[in-house]
Amino acid sequence: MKAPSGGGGSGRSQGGKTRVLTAKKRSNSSNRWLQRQLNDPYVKAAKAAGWRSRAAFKLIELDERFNLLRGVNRVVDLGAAPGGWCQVVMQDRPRATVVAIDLLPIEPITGVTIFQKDIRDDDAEALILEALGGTADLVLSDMAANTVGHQQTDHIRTMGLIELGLDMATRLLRPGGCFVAKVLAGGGDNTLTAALKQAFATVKHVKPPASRKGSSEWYVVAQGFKGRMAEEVAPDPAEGVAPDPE
Ligand SMILES: C[S@@+](CC[C@H](N)C(=O)[O-])C[C@H]1O[C@@H](n2cnc3c(N)ncnc32)[C@H](O)[C@@H]1O
Repeated sequence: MKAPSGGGGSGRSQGGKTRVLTAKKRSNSSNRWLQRQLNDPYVKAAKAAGWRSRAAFKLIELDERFNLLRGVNRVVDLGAAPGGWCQVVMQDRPRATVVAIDLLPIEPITGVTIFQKDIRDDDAEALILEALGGTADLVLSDMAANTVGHQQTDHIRTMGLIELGLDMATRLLRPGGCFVAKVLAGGGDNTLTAALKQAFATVKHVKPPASRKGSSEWYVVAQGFKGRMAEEVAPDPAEGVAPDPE
């Protein structure tokens, strides 16, 4: 799972200045994270159920509400480590083709093609498409940027990843397909929502119960992909050229 906020790195940017966290502050922050993990019923339930992450419950809850997994055959999971969402998909749709990508390694999951890669890598999209063997019914993105402890910077970085995820989804999805992504409350949301509404028939913002109350994390569920916009499709070179007079 994502590192606890404030738990990593010795230096962090604050209002343009860099301050170095003392070992004591770092350890307090890790202790708070550990305490929260120990008290979190979702962490205990995930362990008991064999899910690799408590995040698995977020997808289960979203699926209960939106029937995301019904009938899906091809699924892409962007930012998939340690693999909780992939497990949920495979349990529900054992014959589905699932392609997972993450910067971090993911222990093998039967039926899931895993790429340890940055989604920004030039070859990422082609590799996903090839492994998928066709367009996707569902693109999931639980990606979150590594936090640096500066709220605005963290927000911008994660929103950048979400936009990349959406951009990729519009090329991977079949018409009618669905995109689910973690988003953060705050500035920049309107632009994203507008782009989503342009590309999908319905767009809902939801906070599943498993999402921590204090976090700014929400999820968008965008259903009914309208297909690639005409202007995005490469122009036909023959178009506009007058036919040769016979
Ligand atoms: C919250 S975790 C995903 C948890 C996952 N849904 C699960 O159920 O186990 C977010 C993941 O996004 C990944 N990530 C962040 N930036 C990425 C990038 N540029 N390319 C690929 N993965 C990325 C992180 O490495 C991290 O593992």
